[in-house]
This record gives sequence, structure tokens and C-alpha cells, in this order.
Amino acid sequence: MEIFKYMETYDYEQLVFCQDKTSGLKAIIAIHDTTLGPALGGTRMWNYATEEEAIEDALRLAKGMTYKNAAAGLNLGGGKTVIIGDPLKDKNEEMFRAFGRFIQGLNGRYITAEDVGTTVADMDLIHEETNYVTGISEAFGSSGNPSPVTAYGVYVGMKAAAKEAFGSDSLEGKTVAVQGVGNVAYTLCEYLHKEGAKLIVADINQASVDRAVNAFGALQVGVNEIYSQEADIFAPCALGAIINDSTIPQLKAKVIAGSANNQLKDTMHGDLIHEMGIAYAPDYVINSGGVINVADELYGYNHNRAMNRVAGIYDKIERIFEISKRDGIPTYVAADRLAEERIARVSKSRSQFLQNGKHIITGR
Ligand SMILES: NC(=O)c1ccc[n+]([C@@H]2O[C@H](COP(=O)([O-])OP(=O)(O)OC[C@H]3O[C@@H](n4cnc5c(N)ncnc54)[C@H](O)[C@@H]3O)[C@@H](O)[C@H]2O)c1
Ligand SMILES: CC(C)C[C@H](N)C(=O)O
Repeated sequence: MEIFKYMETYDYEQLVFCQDKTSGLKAIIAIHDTTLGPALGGTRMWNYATEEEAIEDALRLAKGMTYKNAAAGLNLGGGKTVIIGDPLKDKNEEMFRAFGRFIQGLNGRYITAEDVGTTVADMDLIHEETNYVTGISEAFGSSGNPSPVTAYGVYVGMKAAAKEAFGSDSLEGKTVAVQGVGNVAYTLCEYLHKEGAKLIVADINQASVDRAVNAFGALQVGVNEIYSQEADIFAPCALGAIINDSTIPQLKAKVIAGSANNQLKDTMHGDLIHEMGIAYAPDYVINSGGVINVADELYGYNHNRAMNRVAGIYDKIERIFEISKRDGIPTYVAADRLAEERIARVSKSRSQFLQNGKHIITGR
């Protein structure tokens, strides 16, 4: 991979490699764009097969956060970290503390939170070394685990997408095929079950499947069978790039609405599902509840204020469908336009000169 070429093509600002031999930390912090404010994005811990795969994931996820934060109306830029390692075996206190010190070294350009493979306890360890971390224990006045709030946002966003596809936002009697029933999807299933939806679930972790089967009477299917289920809604809630050449022909659902980041393998896959008439709720809009929640900490966390803002994901998804129909464009393009236009507007107002003391010659 030609890293500078890639960074130039997609306009990334910074890529930081962090290594600490004692703890085994190997982390990559990607900062995509800080026009709107400091880059905020979670830390993913994953057993990547190669370093290149880890770099690519960090870069793709960081760019997604720029768009997510911009579309959510937050005054934050986009960044993300990946830690290379098995979250079940390779974690230790020193690792997260060393990582916290690297974050501190960026002096506020990057603020972290949870993502796949990291927990509130990990964020608490990072917090031992830096304040540039959110989603720490509620006892510190923080917002805690973002996953339940993300799930609420996905739930309301799914209802808006259902309204577009079926003419009603009721999910009662609808069949939802959920890929991955981890932190976010378990709470999402709770909401769906309560509303009377039927659930089909698949996960590489049998314990997670069992939990959903026992709690919600979900039907279990194999991980490769989840795409072809006779479902009204497909909810990808595991990893990215799952809307691709091999899965699209299998899809029977009329709606795609789930929490996973970077669901489209490529933009052409967004075009394809649009042509097929599938109502796609853009990933970074429908899953923005978590970041809206942790970002509220920057104002002194208020749960009701955060939840009210997350409830607005319903209107945002509706608006995206309106723009998509009005302009004859796929929903992922409509979402990108919303985000890019906001960044351009704010960057214009920020280009005005502001005295910061550097231009006072006498004060040299
Ligand atoms: N946690 C949040 O607040 C949040 C916010 C925004 C976006 N997201 C995104 O939502 C997704 C889920 O996040 P999470 O926090 O629930 O993570 P998680 O690790 O708790 O859950 C992911 C689940 O997917 C399963 N999985 C992995 N690969 C799979 C496969 N090929 N097929 C089926 N299941 C598979 C895992 O076993 C796990 O149970 C991720 O893409 C994450 O980036 C999470
Ligand atoms: C809680 C957030 C800051 C991070 C979350 N994992 C996301 O992708 O949005």
C-alpha cells in the first residue's frame, strides 16, 4: 500500500503508529479531518491478519467518523484507532495506559471512545493517563457504555427506513435478520422484540446467539445464511464491507438498517442496492447515536439531552430519503452531501482571520 498516495487521495491529515514493547501495544491512530473540531472516534481492538489490513481499517473508519460527526451536526472531526491484538487474550493494564499517553501526546487533536473489542474498563485505564477519552465509567460523570444509545439510534432510524419502504414505521410483525448480536445488536433486538418484530440472528460467537435465542425467541441461522433470509429488514451489526458482490444477489430484504460501520464494500455497491429499490439507511447516520452520546460529555454530560438528540436520527434518515428521491441519487450519496456541505460551510466561516496573539509584532 502506498500510504502517502492513499492519504492524499482521500485527504487524510495524520497517521500515527504507536509501539510499546513492554505491554505489546501496537496501535494506529488515523486522523482524517479536523475542520469541524478535534477528531473523535473509537478504538477498535482486532486480531488483524496483516499490518496492511489494520492500517486500511483505521483509515476507512477514521474517514467514516469525519462524515458521521459532520452529518450528526457535531463540532468534531473524524479519527479512529485500531489496536492490533486479540481482545480476549492480549489486553493488559500497561497497554491501555501506554496508549493513553500516546493520545495525550496529540494534545487534544484526537479523542477516543469504545469500538469493537474495547470496553468501558479499557477507557478507564486510558483515562489514567489522559482526559482525551470519553465513554469512561459513569462514576466520573461520563456517559459510560455508548452501545445502548447507539442501539436506540439504530432502532429509530430503522423505523424511518421502514416507513420509506413499507409506508408505515411500525415494526410489529416485521422480520429482521440481524448479523452479529454483540453489544449494540443485543439492545436493538430488545427494542425490536418489544415492538413485536420477529428476529433471525447469526453470530460467529455461539454464546451471543444463545443469549438472543433465549431472551427474544430469535431464530438462529448460520453466518453465511443471514443474507438470504426471507426477511423484511437486514440489520448488519458486525463488521464492515458486508454489502458486496457476493452478498447483494442473496438479499431479499427491502430495507438495510444496522449499526456496522462501512457497510458498503465500495460505492458501486451503494449504487447497486439503490437500483434494486432497497431502502438503505446510511451506516454512519443510523449508527451515530453512540458518538452523539459521548460527544455530549464535552458540554457536561446530560443523558436526556443526548437521548433527545439521538431521537433526531429518525428525522435525519427521513430527510436523506427525501433528498435521494428529489435528486435521484442513492441514499449514501445524499448523506455524503449533507456531511460535505456542512464541512464546507463551517470551513468558510473559520477561514476568517482571528487574532491569536501570533501577529502582534511588539509582543515577540
Ligand atoms: N458500540 C457502539 O456504540 C457503536 C457505535 C457505532 C457503530 N458501531 C459499530 O457497530 C458494529 C457492532 O459494534 P458492537 O459494539 O456491538 O461490537 P461487538 O463486538 O459487541 O459486536 C459485534 C458482534 O459481531 C459478531 N461478528 C463478528 N464477525 C461476524 C460475522 N462475520 N458474522 C456474524 N457475526 C459476527 C461478533 O462475534 C460480535 O458478537 C461495529 O461495526 C461497530 O463499529 C458500534
Ligand atoms: C462511540 C463512538 C465514539 C465510536 C463508535 N464506535 C462509532 O463508530 O461511532
